[in-house]
Amino acid sequence: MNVTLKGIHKFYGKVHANRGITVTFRQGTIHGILGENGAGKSTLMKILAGYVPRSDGTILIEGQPADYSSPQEALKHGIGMLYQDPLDFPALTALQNFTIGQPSAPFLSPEKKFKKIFQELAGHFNFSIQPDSLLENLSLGERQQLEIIRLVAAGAQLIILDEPTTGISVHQKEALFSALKQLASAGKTIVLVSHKLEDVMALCSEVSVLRQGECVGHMTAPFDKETLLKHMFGRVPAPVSRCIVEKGSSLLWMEGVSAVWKNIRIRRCSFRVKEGEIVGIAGLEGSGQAVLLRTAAGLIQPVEGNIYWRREQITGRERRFFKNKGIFFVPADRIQEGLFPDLTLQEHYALTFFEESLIIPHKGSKEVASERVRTFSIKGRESQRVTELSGGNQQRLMLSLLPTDPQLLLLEHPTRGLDIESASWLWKHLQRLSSKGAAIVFTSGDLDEIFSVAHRVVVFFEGRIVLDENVDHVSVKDVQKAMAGVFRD
Ligand SMILES: Nc1ncnc2c1ncn2[C@@H]1O[C@H](COP(=O)(O)OP(=O)(O)OP(=O)(O)O)[C@@H](O)[C@H]1O
Repeated sequence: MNVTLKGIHKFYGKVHANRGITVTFRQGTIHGILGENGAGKSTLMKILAGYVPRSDGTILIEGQPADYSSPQEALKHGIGMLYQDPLDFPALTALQNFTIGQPSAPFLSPEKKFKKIFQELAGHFNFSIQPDSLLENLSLGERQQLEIIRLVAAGAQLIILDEPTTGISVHQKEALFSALKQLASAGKTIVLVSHKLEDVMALCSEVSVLRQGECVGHMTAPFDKETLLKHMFGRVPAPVSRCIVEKGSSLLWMEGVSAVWKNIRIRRCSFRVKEGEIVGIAGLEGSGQAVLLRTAAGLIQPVEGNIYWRREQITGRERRFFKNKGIFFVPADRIQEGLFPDLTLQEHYALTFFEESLIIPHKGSKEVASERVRTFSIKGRESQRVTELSGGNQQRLMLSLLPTDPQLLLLEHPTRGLDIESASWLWKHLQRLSSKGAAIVFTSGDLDEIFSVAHRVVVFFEGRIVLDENVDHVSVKDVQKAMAGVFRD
């Protein structure tokens, strides 16, 4: 299906998010949309998907104007979208979510029929999802897989993916890429919004770059990374490099810890982090990284083993105790776990930095809010609700809620959704905290990120720590092997 967006404008109140954008998506191609945080990419895609109305402009399908005003109607026109945070129903099973919105399929209609289609499609794309799993137990990557097969089964001819590779495992990314290539060669049109130039360069045959709501360039493959960066930012952002920090004394020590969260178990894990250290955690999604971070944050209790903080035994203490020690956690899933979607930025700062009470303590929060919004370059006003921020700016908000003097930061995919320049800004910020003695432990699906900023790399495989080394003593290949369960002597 060939689709053209012509002269698209979008105003959110005074914000002019799309300023007359024209772009054509051709049948059988994968078309990349690039741009810095807040450039207007998601807005344009949501307009195409019928999720938000445009203020002006035309959508042409095979040259004919198409009018639709909801995602359901867009899907009837063959256009489906997979969102950064999939819009699914956590309390239902994967199969129940799959059946929702299928043509001629009332909810919970002949289960067998849909189970068969589900299994065939999942098998066709080599996806790991199971129909009877509860959605709330699925990883982000698995929820994406579910959404892709749901859209394909519902007859989508053009599929939009907004930042699909952040927060998913290397293995899931490979499965996703192969599925997208299969879909394009079967004649579907794929539109990929991404901050990862490597992904765009590996997959796309055409690219359009947005900046401040305008389309500033169209390019065709082969792409040159520097030219893409210059189009996105006006210059090539400087890469981050590892900082050298004098390692201090031991902060957190987990000794033989076993714990379970969302059906994922860690078994007898021993892990130590010192003042000023930056530790990157790698592993296939669901291998235990998420459990380790939440256990270290006091959000879940170990079923065996002990946790020490500066030699004090703190096993079994409640989260507040960990918080008072200066231990903070940032989850990957900002909407479900990290933020309150319907609260404003100012309300988030009020809840974070002021006296805990039954009502939101507004007093004084306005000053904190404007200072944080400025420092973290959040594109948004203090009075805006979280849902009104772009994905990258939601990520900045979550990070701006951390205190200025933490002792230990536990971060799940901290650069998720950030553009290259913002990611490098964030790492410089975290490195400043580490130079003041804070320890940073983070998960990442991007081994290049781990190798460029971490001092140590820890690898999880099936709930166990199978590698824990100084990054200078291992190669990317060693880490990849460990992630796949191939251990060194
Ligand atoms: N529902 C909304 N209400 C008000 N303003 C909004 C809303 N959604 C987006 N915006 C604003 O529109 C602008 C463009 O946002 P958009 O989400 O399209 O950017 P983006 O390029 O997708 O960014 P990112 O890379 O961070 O996801 C931003 O200034 C954002 O704050």
